[in-house]
Amino acid sequence: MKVSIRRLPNADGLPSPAYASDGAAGLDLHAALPPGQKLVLEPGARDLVPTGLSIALPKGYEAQVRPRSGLAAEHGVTVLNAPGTIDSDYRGEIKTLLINLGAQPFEIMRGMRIAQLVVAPVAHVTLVETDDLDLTARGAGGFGSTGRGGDDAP
Ligand SMILES: O=c1ccn([C@H]2C[C@H](O)[C@@H](COP(=O)(O)OP(=O)(O)OP(=O)(O)O)O2)c(=O)[nH]1
Ligand SMILES: [Mg+2]
Repeated sequence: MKVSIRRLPNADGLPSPAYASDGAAGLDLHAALPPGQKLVLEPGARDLVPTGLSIALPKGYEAQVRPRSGLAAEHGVTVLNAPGTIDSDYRGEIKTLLINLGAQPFEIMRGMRIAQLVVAPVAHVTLVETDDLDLTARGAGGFGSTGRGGDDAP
């Protein structure tokens, strides 16, 4: 499927978002910080990091801004609102809201791969109000109800 993206001036010279392997689910997104500028995320701090890209998703699709597991595992850096939602009618710059949950300051340099973008189909539904939802074996059980009384208790 072809999807139009627009490269903004702050993405000049940066690699295009790309799948890092044949089967990768996400397109890696690069930090489009101003040249020569780095961003230091102190422990506990969050910041919006530009990607220099706008996208025109077809109706019926969304894009999710997801963390990179390497950054999370090695540095505690993740996407605060994961998965970030890019609406199909959004034409502004895609930004990534990063938070440093690690113990050390984390430096973000221009061009660094900071997150990944997963394009996925999304259902748009028509809600129909009723007092009569169909019955199921689970019923209202949730939040661990299937583990109680047994098998995965600590
Ligand atoms: O990680 C993100 C999340 C959102 N957005 C952009 C695209 C999205 O279409 C728009 C709105 O996002 P969302 O619906 O999550 O935010 P909101 O707080 O509900 O704002 P709005 O009232 O603009 O919908 O912001 C990003 O660039 N990055
Ligand atoms: Mg919204």
